[in-house]
Order: sequence, then structure tokens, then C-alpha cells
Amino acid sequence: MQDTILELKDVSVYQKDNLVLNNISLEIKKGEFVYLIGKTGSGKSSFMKTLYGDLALKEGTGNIVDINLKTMQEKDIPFLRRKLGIVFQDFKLLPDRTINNNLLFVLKATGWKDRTKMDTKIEEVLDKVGMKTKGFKFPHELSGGEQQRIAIARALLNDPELILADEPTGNLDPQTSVEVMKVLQDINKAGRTILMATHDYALILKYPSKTLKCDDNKVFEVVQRAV
Ligand SMILES: Nc1ncnc2c1ncn2[C@@H]1O[C@H](COP(=O)(O)OP(=O)(O)OP(=O)(O)O)[C@@H](O)[C@H]1O
Repeated sequence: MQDTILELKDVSVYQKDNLVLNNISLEIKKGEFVYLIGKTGSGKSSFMKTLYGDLALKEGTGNIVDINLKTMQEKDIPFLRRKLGIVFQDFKLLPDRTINNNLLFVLKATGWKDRTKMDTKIEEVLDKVGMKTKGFKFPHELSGGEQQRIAIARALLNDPELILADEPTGNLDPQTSVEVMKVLQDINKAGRTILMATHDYALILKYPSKTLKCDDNKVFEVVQRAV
């Protein structure tokens, strides 16, 4: 299991009683950058939600960052989330506090106590996304691309073994999308595993990588044609 970050066998994903995805078997290894593509409504978000414990795994077996999704209980979900970094399309920053305080809030909520260590960590993650000088600002004082970089910094706070990014460039213009993508690429080059759901084929062409597709209730790997 050492090099395997995610392994699913015969997994089915349901929304209420509706079958969204069927018979998913796949593996993601440490260090990979994997895209998840598919039409609107094909099940990308439902797939991601199963991985971060928002949808229970009812059929099949799954292991993610050494946690068994099948036997995991409600009380184990915070532990799972701490081993994952999750990035959403709409950033989800707290509007009533500065960037530094957004990050501090997450550290405190995940058990950090030492203020000096917290400040050092915040500086480190802001530096990784090129936002070291913006910590004093409020979210609404930043552009969409900057807010997404902060959301990526937030995802890095607890050194996650896997980053799940659900349409991280969905609200950004093409140029800003490329800038955010460069940040994700750098993070991946530094050794972190990333699974990114996206509609953005231009990004995939610019940064080709292993690609999974949701279609017709299935998830399968697609081979990219050379361009
Ligand atoms: N909370 C819910 N309750 C019931 N059905 C849902 C719920 N969320 C999604 N679905 C259904 O599950 C299917 C898959 O939706 P999902 O959001 O996973 O697709 P998606 O590929 O992420 O779409 P998009 O690209 O638009 O975000 C759709 O048919 C959708 O209507």
C-alpha cells in the first residue's frame, strides 16, 4: 500500500437512491497528477464527495490515504479531512476575517496550539502560492485568482497526502486559470499527489497528465492524443 494513495474496487456511488457511478476500480499512486473530466451531471462532484467522506461508500471497497472508506465512521471524517487538502470552485474563504486569520482558524480547528509554529506555517504556505505579502487582506480585497491561491494555501496547512481539487479554475478567466494551475503543478512537482476535477480542456492540453473520465455511469482512464 505504501505508494498507493487511493484504491477503489467495484465502487458504486449513489445520490440518495439514484445510481450515479457504477463499478469503479482505480488506483492513484503517490506523486501523480490526475484529472477527472466529464460532462455536467456525469458525477465528478459525487465521486469527489465519496473520497472526502461527504457521501458514504455503500458498495465496493475503497482505501484513501490509508483510511478504509467502507469501515470509516462519522467520527473518523475529521481525521480523513486532515489528511486531505480540499479545494473548491468557490474558494470558501471566511469573509469576516483576514487571510492570516482564515488560515489561523483552520490550524486551531485542527488542533494546533503553539502560536509561533502556527505563524511560521502560515508564512510557509502563503509563500508556496506566491501570496506572502497578502496575509493582512480580507478575502474581498483579493481577485478571484488570488483567493483561489489562498484556498490552495489553506489546503496545504496540514501537509496533506492528497489534494482533491473540484473545478478549482471554474470561476476564473483563462489567464488566471493558468496561473492557478502553475501553482498546482509546482505543488505536484514538490511531491504532492493531486486529483483535479475540471471542465477546462485547454488546461489539460497545456498540462497533459493522466486523465480519468466520468461518462455513462462509469469512471475510466482516457488516453490523450498527442497534440
Ligand atoms: N444532493 C443531491 N441529491 C440528489 N441528486 C444529486 C445531488 N447532487 C447531485 N445529484 C445528481 O447526481 C448526478 C451527478 O451530479 P454531480 O454533481 O456529481 O455531477 P458533476 O459531474 O460534478 O456535474 P458538474 O460538472 O455540473 O458539477 C446528477 O444527476 C445530479 O443531478
